[in-house]
Amino acid sequence: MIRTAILGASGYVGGELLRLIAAHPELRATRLFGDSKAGQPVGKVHPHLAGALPGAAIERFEEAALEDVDLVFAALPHGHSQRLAATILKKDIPFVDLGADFRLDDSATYERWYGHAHEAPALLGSFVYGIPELNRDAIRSAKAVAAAGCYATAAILPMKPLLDADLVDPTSIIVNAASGVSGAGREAKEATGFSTVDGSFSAYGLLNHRHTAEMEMALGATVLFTPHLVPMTRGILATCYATAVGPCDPLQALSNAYADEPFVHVTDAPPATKWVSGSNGVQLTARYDERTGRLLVISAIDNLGKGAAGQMIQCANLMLGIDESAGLTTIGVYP
Ligand SMILES: NC(=O)C1=CN([C@@H]2O[C@H](COP(=O)(O)OP(=O)(O)OC[C@H]3O[C@@H](n4cnc5c(N)ncnc54)[C@H](OP(=O)(O)O)[C@@H]3O)[C@@H](O)[C@H]2O)C=CC1
Ligand SMILES: CC(=O)N[C@@H](CCC(=O)OP(=O)(O)O)C(=O)O
Repeated sequence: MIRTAILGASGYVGGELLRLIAAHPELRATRLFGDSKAGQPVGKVHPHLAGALPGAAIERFEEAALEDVDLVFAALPHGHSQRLAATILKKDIPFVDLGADFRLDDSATYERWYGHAHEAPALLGSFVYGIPELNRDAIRSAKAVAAAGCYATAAILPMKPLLDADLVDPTSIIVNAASGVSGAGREAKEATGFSTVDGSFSAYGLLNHRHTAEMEMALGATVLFTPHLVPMTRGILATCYATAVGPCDPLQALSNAYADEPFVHVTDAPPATKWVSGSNGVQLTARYDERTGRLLVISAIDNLGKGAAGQMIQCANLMLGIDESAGLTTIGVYP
């Protein structure tokens, strides 16, 4: 049994981690930390988990709790991991962080996109960027992983093999992605409230969404990214465009690149978010458009699955040397 602590256990990602860990053959969620919900039973904070974790409660974090765990997951609001990472790393406990705090590889880029100085720049180099399909071996030997952002995952997975195969101009990438509202977290906000999103479809973060930096870092390309909010609970659909270097077969290129990947499915049909809902799956398609000389590439993920908790568990499995797919599925909840 591998004992895990979850920082942010009372949030949406924390709840999804708990749901996945409940069905995991080796991981156990032994310490669950939150903030405003500290002291509350899990069954009250996450009623869908009442049967899975009877008697468990959300606690307030204290360093001494780290003595009892074999791995730490953090799904905290942006900025918190910068203050906690040194404590966790000092104890030499494997750490999978989902915040954006340690995803970028240099503090100047961080400051440019996040608008403030990084509080622990010396630790940036201690974290490996967490997308197993990109850097599985580095994750396997890492002590700390910064799991990728949800939009970034949805854009990087379809575009990376096409860039690596020199099929597209790296200065021409456009990513339009639409997310369900759970991507914004559990706290009620007007921007994601029912009456704001119901019956509406909107863009936000024009020219400055922070996931642009992650996409550019991982792809080694220039990206124009526009996120959108769509009235659904889970899912991200990313529609990406790039100028083709010449006529090519991007669907075949993606099929070749991901032939051995357990969670990536390349399909001729345009994928839908519902196909991957509740799973760690990624569904991709692509076309070369002879008329415009561009590639059209589409990906669907669950923002809470492959975009968050699923990816964290996939990374943890690798770090722990256990089956990478343990506790994870590509089977979506449909319809
Ligand atoms: N939602 C998504 O799809 C994705 C989210 N992420 C990132 O993951 C992280 C978590 O997201 P999400 O679960 O959606 O967010 P939520 O707002 O749903 O949850 C936030 C969690 O952090 C806890 N928390 C808040 N403030 C503090 C504090 N001062 N000290 C300790 N704990 C605190 C909350 O505790 P409490 O509720 O008890 O106050 C809660 O458990 C964020 O960084 C987010 O950007 C990344 C990819 C996808
Ligand atoms: C719909 C929605 O609001 N989505 C969030 C997704 C970003 C996120 O989760 O942030 P990190 O992955 O960088 O932590 C947003 O655009 O801010």
